[in-house]
Amino acid sequence: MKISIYQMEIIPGNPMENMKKVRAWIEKEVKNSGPDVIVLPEMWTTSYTLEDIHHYADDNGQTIIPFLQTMAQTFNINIIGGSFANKVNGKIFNTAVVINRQGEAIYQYDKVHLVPMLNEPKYLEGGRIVPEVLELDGIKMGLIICYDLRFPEVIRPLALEGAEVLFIVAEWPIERLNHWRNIQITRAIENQLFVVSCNNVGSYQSTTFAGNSMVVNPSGDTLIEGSTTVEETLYISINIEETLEVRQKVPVFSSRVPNLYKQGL
Ligand SMILES: NC(=O)CCC(=O)C(=O)O
Repeated sequence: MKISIYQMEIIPGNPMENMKKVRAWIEKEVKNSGPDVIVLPEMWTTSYTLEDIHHYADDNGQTIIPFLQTMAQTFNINIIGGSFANKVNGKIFNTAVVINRQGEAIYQYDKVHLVPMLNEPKYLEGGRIVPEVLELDGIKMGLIICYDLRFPEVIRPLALEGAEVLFIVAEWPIERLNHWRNIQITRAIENQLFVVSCNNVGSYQSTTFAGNSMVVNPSGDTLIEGSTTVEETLYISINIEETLEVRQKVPVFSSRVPNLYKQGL
């Protein structure tokens, strides 16, 4: 699976300009690398302009989703479409979307865990359905949004249901860069899957974002990592079969004793 990650510098509060940037990046990346999957960051249309988010949010994804569908169909690519501020019945969700090569929006997820450190609970509504397994080109995968990374409770079930890749779309601040890097490696090792993350760079108000988008293999080796400050593209081809090899060598899943584990905690 060939993956291109857009470690983007998002223009705060300017969905139209960000869409132009993304279109130009996709066109270039398709020509340069011909990826199977492209990945965009969290809230890539607006960044964290939460005080004015009612103004910038997309109504029911009516602009962003068709835009990504057109990109997917035109360029024959799968799109992990980052997330965007999505207004539904007057409430704003942080919504991630996945589009397949045929241009079908096959998955949508509203961020469940809202980030107190970024004031999300004040401005956004949390989703009520945890991430579910999705499939692109016959490969099972999961998709979470940024802060969700801290909650192994929602990631383990994805691995148990067959996910071999975990995508993370993020706007993770630099002050917790060590958490960002180390938790990704931990999730890859404990769930024996590839972790593929797309973070942004740049700043909004007093928050500077960390970059350091990563691809980690199921053994916990970092295969590629972005810089901390520069907008850039990370391109990599991963061999999904490595997941099976690691799972056979260290058979964590068959060593589990679920009947002893506390449920609902
Ligand atoms: N955008 C986010 O979800 C940031 C998460 C974060 O700052 C953290 O977990 O720390």
